[in-house]
Amino acid sequence: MGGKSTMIAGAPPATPKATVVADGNSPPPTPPSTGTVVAPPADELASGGTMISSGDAGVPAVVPVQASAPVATDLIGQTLLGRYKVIKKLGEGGMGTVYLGEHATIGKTFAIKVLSHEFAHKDDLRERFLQEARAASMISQENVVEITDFGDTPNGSVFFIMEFLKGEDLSDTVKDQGRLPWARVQPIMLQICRALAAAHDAGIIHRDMKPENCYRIKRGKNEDFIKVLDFGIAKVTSEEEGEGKGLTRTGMIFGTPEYMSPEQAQGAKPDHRVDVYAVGVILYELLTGRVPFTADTFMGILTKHMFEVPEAPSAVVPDAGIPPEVEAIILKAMQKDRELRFADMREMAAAIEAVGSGAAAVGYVNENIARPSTGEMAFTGGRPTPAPGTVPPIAGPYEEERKSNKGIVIGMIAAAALVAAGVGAFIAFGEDKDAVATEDPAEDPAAVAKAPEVEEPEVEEPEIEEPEKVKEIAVGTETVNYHITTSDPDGNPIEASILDPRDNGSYGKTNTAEGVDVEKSSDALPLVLKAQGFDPLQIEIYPERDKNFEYKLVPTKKAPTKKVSSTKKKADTKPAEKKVEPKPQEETKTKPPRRVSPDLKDPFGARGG
Ligand SMILES: Nc1ncnc2c1ncn2[C@@H]1O[C@H](COP(=O)(O)OP(=O)(O)OP(=O)(O)O)[C@@H](O)[C@H]1O
Repeated sequence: MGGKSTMIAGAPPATPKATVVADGNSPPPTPPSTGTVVAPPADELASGGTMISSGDAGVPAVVPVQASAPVATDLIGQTLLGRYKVIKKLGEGGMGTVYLGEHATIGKTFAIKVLSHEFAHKDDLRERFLQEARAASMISQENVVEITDFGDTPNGSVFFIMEFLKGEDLSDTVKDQGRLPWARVQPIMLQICRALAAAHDAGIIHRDMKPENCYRIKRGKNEDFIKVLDFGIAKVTSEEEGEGKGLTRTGMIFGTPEYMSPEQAQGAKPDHRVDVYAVGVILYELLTGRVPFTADTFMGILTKHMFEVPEAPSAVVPDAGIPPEVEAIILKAMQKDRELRFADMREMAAAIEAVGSGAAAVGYVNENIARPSTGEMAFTGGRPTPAPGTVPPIAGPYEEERKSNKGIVIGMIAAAALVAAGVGAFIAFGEDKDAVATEDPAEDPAAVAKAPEVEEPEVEEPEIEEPEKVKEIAVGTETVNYHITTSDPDGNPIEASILDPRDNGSYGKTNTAEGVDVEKSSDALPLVLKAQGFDPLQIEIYPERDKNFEYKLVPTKKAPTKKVSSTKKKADTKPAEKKVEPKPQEETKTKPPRRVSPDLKDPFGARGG
């Protein structure tokens, strides 16, 4: 829809914003600057993070693949399944063509999405296509496009039948009308939240939420009735528990860069909070008229999602009168650490609904991002810079990329490897997180920290060394091995303890030959690197495979005498953020019974129930 469409292997991008699918078998194409990305599992790209420096020599057989325009095997005039007459073409996406259809008996119009014939013989793409139908049909909610049937075309492809939507997508709305006022955006966003809440209830994560996938139709007097569609890369959680089973595996990168959460960009196991993030981006875009992060390349955008804090919407459009509570909602939804986002769509909907009711703004955390360094990559200041002789994580300007497809592949790999190596996603917490916008200064560590200092006699604060307890890993637990190297800013090795901040257990020390073992998991593991005389460094990693890391520790600033403020102390010992949420005003509506037109067979009866 709009300017962004799915693209599969083979040809130049049709639009500046398009889906890219990586399958590992095709030659590297020139990717569009933006669009949906499906990239390979991290471990197919690199192991141990070495791929970053492999440059042009070590390009693995995994490349982004693009779509050609679907083959126009004309179905117009034909009748599918003996009842759906194909009337005319409505549009084309990366996976196939959408036609207007009419039911032969009842005369009702439908949209028919047909998988492009060139992909029809590829089992995985065929299955992915049908998954869109299956996933959407499992969700019974008025704001989710209704899918009612599917079948084979006479020429061996597949199609599904969905309700015909007369309207336009939200991307076109913003293109035509510019940014929208909050009063109009609020009900639109509530509908999107409700659609996704229902999807999540059904165990489906959309993963590609963007304005293009929110269709605006007229229903009664409501000109802004929303239908969420395009569950083409949705993840059906219950189906894909097993590694390698189903259509997606942990480590695959799915989504459209402009709307992609940091964990999605890393190829980490997604959960419903990737949709929370994307909805935050959509809200940002509807109100400001632009997405928070743009760049000339996929990787430029993804890197910003991982490392940059979005510019406050009120700073982007100061004259738009965006309520501070709305800004807080956007920034909370877009927290890089998913734990800090709204827990689910209902919570987000409640906050959206509460705007203007006098409820206080939601709390969010100003995340300062600590970029790690590795043998291959050193990060300085605000932007990553490659170590000498290595490939930069962000490919150069688009024109530069166009000169060499390989460069793009490497850029892609570098970033995915960045991710694979766990390099790309280190988010420092603790002192770097200043809670803002919480309603109660007494409960708000940041507010407390900013409170006027109480003058007290200056005292030297003694450093208390707590004995470390060894982290116990149960016998039989699968582990991965980390070699973590720490040094001071001049590169001198500094030994640090590797601690789990949740229980202060110690995994061991940095700079050892044997490294440390941590429990293997696809979930984020917080760690603190602590050395005397240096600021503790909090990081978050995804312990999915053995990896090597390097960090520079920052010496603790030593004031000649330390002023201890009771209020400041309180701030330091409290968690970074105290969530203060408005009370939900109204629970998201309960699911209506599943809708299947009585005259049509229910193709997914067994699943949809
Ligand atoms: N249910 C529908 N009713 C009316 N028109 C539709 C419907 N679904 C899709 N279309 C039209 O068909 C076009 C192609 O849709 P499709 O979902 O295949 O591609 P897309 O969303 O543009 O791209 P991609 O699938 O690559 O993300 C859309 O741009 C839209 O104009």
